[in-house]
Amino acid sequence: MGWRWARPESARERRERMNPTMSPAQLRCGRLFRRDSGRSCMVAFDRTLLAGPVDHARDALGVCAAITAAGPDAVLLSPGLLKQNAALFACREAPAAVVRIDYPCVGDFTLAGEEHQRLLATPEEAQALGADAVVMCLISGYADPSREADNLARVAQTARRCEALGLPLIVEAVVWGEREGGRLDPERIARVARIAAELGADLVKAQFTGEVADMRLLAESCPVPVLILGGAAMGDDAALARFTDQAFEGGARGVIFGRNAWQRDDPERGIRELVAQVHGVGCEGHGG
Ligand SMILES: O=C(CO)COP(=O)(O)O
Repeated sequence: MGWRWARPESARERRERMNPTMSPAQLRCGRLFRRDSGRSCMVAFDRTLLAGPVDHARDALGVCAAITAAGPDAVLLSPGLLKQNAALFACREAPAAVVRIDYPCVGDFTLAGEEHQRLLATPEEAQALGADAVVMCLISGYADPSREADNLARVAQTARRCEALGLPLIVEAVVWGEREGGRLDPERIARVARIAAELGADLVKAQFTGEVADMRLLAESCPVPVLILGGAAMGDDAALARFTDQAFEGGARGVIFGRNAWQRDDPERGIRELVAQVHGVGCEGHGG
């Protein structure tokens, strides 16, 4: 039974798949995407790094086990949680391990009102923990512009180190600084995503406004695949499914959802449903 595509392959996807000059980081990036759908379904369980044991996340190990059992393509987590849960990632069927290597203090996470970002691990250290890719933020709009300049430089330096290792770098490019009034301004979202790609991100994690046209602007103006973030739990699976579908209609290549994936009574079931939706299981022509 050969592979069949859930939808027609775009020229860009075909180019990416057939690219004979693919770099090692691109090769490893490709492993985060399913060939049949061309998409990636990642679950982010890194919020507790920033916010502590929030609702439905008290049992760190239990939630990690439920997430990995549900079969997403990758799980984003802190260096500590990967270290403590390495066994969950140690088989062929396991999701890829994506490690957050920064501590972004902006928006809800500011400590004493001060915005900053610190690195938690180098790409080499993350790789030594078993990371298949790393994530860090690029934040637009710090109250202190020098913090923004430092963040830009840190992303660029990290991108160069990741290239040397062949390790994919996912940049979470967001408009979350105090100086930016509009977190959901589509032009600003597209701008910071483009800058992340120009600095060397292999994939961009970005905020979706909910409007297909905004997603189109974001996806078309970003030269690397864009995955959307989830934000606060909607508590409404039909609304979440619509949000996700609209992002795909606008050109998103995947999701990295946190609370919308695991902040629920049965995270394993919820994530299984999300995985099925992202990959179009049940769609005509899926799976061969
Ligand atoms: O907090 C996150 C940072 O990766 C992602 O999780 P949420 O989707 O819950 O916002």
